[in-house]
Amino acid sequence: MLFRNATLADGRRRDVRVSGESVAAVGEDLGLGEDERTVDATGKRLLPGMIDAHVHFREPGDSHKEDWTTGSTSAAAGGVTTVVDQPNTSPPTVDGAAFDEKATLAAESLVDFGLNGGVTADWDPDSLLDRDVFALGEVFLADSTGNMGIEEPLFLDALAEADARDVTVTVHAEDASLFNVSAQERDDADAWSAYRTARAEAAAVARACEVAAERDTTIHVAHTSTPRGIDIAADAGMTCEVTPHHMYLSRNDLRELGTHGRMNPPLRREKRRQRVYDRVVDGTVDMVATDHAPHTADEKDAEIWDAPSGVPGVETALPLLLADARTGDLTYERVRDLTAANPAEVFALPNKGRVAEGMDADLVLVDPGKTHPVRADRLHTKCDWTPFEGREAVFPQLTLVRGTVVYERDSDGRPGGESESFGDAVGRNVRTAAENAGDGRERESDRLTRGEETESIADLAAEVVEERPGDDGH
Ligand SMILES: NC(=O)N[C@@H](CC(=O)O)C(=O)O
Ligand SMILES: [Zn+2]
Ligand SMILES: [Zn+2]
Repeated sequence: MLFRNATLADGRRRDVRVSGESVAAVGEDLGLGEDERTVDATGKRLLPGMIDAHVHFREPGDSHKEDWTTGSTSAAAGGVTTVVDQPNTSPPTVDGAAFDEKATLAAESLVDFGLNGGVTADWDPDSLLDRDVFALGEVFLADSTGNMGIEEPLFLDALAEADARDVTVTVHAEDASLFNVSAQERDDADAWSAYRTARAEAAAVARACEVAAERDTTIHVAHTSTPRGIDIAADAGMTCEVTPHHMYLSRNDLRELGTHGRMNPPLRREKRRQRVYDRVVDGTVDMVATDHAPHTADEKDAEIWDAPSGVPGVETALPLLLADARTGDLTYERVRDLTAANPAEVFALPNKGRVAEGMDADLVLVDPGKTHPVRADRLHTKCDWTPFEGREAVFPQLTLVRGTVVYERDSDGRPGGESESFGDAVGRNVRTAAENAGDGRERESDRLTRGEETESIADLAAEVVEERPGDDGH
């Protein structure tokens, strides 16, 4: 496949050749090969697919909210080529058996994936870390969906286990002892934001960074929602992510969103939102991750203290950022760094995150000249609603995962319209895949633990992929 005359994130106009699973060449006037499909990319941007380091695809246990097929279809249509699934499923992903069960389900994924391991009083680090775990986390320092909140001693155990195996720890940092209990007397949607205070986040980020630094290790702070939380993490030499909802929504939006706008950490005041956005622009924030946390509209239609926490976002993140690149609020290079290059670096995915010769051909083609409003009924998540309804966004026209087209629509067709088609479930565990590719990256844990059992999970996943009925789209 040959993309002709594409504009890359840095503004260079180049032809890009894809061969097999990789980018074979990036150059000027690459000649057309025999039987090669050509895509005229004149006036279009060709970007590395987004690596979304934080999604909740809900399997096993809550597949009425999302499953690997709907979640990864939504990802593909949103230009996300790798997702990292979080462990608060049922059962929680806290031991080897639960990991294996999830790995089998994830073989239905259209996009590449990482599977995180969780930390609870019941976890079994030995069997869990014997598997191809992407990272430990999100470690819940306060309760969120799934009630997996833990106390500090267990967090310290997790840091030690992860350090010994050279695995990253990601942290949901809120300190429940600093929640504002007087807000519990209110019953409006804004009460959730008043309750889970900005201070509770800042304090938990500070403490988590402090204990990590004392142990000479690093953590990645999930979904920082406050300027202070971001600055503390950055100053401590740790990495952090920001969600699209904390970039684009504030407490002002709760009047319209109502209880649908409840999530952890919650929406903040407009002033804080702006200062969070500034830190995304200036590079203090390492990456955008969606915390895609689907719950059905029915479930969200409850009293504020009963509604589940979380909002969907995997399909709208890159399109919303690209709308900002179009207007100049963000540069395309920043978008590339936030969505691809930085997550690839932070989480050690050496073959992903950039459009360059030899890299995985995880690619997204977009026409910056065409925006479409976000509409819930055009999205592919099972939860059927979005907090970004009506916002203008730049949706992908073509998404490739390691050289395979997983999403495509006519340049004149609209997102969610007739001309859309989807590819097969080609997704692979990125930890397993990197090792199979023999790229020389060897983690400590590989030498210690790779054995027959892990091998057989990979084989099983490959078999399930092969067994899927033809490529009849979606
Ligand atoms: N963010 C949320 O409000 N909810 C997430 C859990 C989490 O990330 O804390 C969920 O799984 O629903
Ligand atoms: Zn969380
Ligand atoms: Zn989460």
